[in-house]
Amino acid sequence: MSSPARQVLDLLSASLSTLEKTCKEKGLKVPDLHAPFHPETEAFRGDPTIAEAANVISAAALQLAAIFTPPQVSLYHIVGGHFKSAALRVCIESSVTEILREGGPDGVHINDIAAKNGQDPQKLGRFLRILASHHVYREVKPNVFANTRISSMLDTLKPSQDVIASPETKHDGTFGLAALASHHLDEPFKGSAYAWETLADPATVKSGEPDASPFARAIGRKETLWQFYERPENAFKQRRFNIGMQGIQALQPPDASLGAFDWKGLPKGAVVVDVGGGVGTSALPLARDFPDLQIVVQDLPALYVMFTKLAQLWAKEMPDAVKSGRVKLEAQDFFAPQPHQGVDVFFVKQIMHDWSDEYCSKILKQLRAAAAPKTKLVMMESVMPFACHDPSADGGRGIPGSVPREAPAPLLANYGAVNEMGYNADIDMFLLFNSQERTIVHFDDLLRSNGWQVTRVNRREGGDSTFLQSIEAIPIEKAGGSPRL
Ligand SMILES: C[S@@+](CC[C@H](N)C(=O)[O-])C[C@H]1O[C@@H](n2cnc3c(N)ncnc32)[C@H](O)[C@@H]1O
Repeated sequence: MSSPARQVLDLLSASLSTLEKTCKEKGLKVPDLHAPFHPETEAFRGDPTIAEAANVISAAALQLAAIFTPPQVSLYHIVGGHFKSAALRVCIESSVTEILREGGPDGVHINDIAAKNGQDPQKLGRFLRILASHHVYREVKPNVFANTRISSMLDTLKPSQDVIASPETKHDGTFGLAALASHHLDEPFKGSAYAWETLADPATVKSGEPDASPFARAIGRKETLWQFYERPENAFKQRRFNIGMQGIQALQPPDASLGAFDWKGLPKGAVVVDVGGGVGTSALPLARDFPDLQIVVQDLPALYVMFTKLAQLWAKEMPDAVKSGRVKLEAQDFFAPQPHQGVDVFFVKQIMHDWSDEYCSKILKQLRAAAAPKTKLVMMESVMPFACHDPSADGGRGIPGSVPREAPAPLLANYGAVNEMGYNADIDMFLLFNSQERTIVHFDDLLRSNGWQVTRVNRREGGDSTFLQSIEAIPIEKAGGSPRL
């Protein structure tokens, strides 16, 4: 039996051969680390064989590094996470990526970067060097830096002099990743410094209140993130958050809701209620592809007042749907009793992760009280995988679809840090909202304790098998009239 390191290396080597062969056959290129990011540079990932091989190569490389790097250095990759975050924040806010783009592949000297953005050249050089050690930037010659494919993702693609002159508008009209990174390096970054203080305080350790988050502690006020954003002095941060969120939305397949459930199996005239449905982005493809469905999109009254736009969106996309009454837009608080009783489907997308268990329970109870035996609950959420190999990763509950695709052993089952984005989102939810992403076991327990039974998980093939999967549940039938809670 070969050593664990050799097994990992063999997996890496076999996957690289598969990747190179498939790329050659399909005329796809492996991206150059030093060339700027462009959607084209990631096109090779569109092929599922290549995407899987690339994931195994990356997971194997990281596992080999964990074996061979001195443990104190590996530890300090984590301990020093905020050192690198601080360095990157300086580079984003002082528009280094835009300046380097204009300098091209030969790079720009720190004195010339500093002459443009007004920073101290020596300090900038130190920030850039620690990031270059992680391939975020590249030190072409001593004190001369260029972008890599990674740093170019932070590019607003605007002239550097414009973003330096007008930092408040730098994210407007961009695709949102720089805005998202800038947000993550600000509000949750500040919150992260107070995670332990929040958990060391008996008053907040077990709290599920959104205004008892580490972020609230960091700003020194019992406030939710939304209340923080309502303050006039935080208008830029609110706009930046919204631009970043639109960027995330844009990464989702626009018709993700179509694959969430067997919609065509519903009877003619079936009623679907999109609970907390926002402006109806997910309901639109359903209304378009399934003209026999009656759809109700519910959200907070405030959203509906603000978004007369919403009616406009529907009028533009599907003029007859609202006029005919087939699609209804409705102001409804999901913590209040649900007016639509006995519908076919309650569709709940990206709501649970915003709330702690106690608040989710309130929502689920209202839906359960309005459910009939035929009612299905369809949730779209990230389902967090465990890091270990376990064929009964749903706790032996036998829920079809609940076990995600696992990386081959001895790699970590969840592909380790290659799939880190979901876990980042989970900690982010804790820091900002005191809420969380959940494993299938957690979802099942939460639903069960509120009168729902999970029947299956529908996973989209390819890409990230954790992000936005759908979970189907049915009401737990009661013995003698009331739910078995
Ligand atoms: C993350 S968004 C998800 C929107 C939509 N389901 C989607 O996936 O595109 C969360 C939504 O919950 C809504 N929301 C927050 N609190 C609510 C409440 N108490 N009642 C109804 N909707 C609420 C927000 O206005 C927002 O539209």
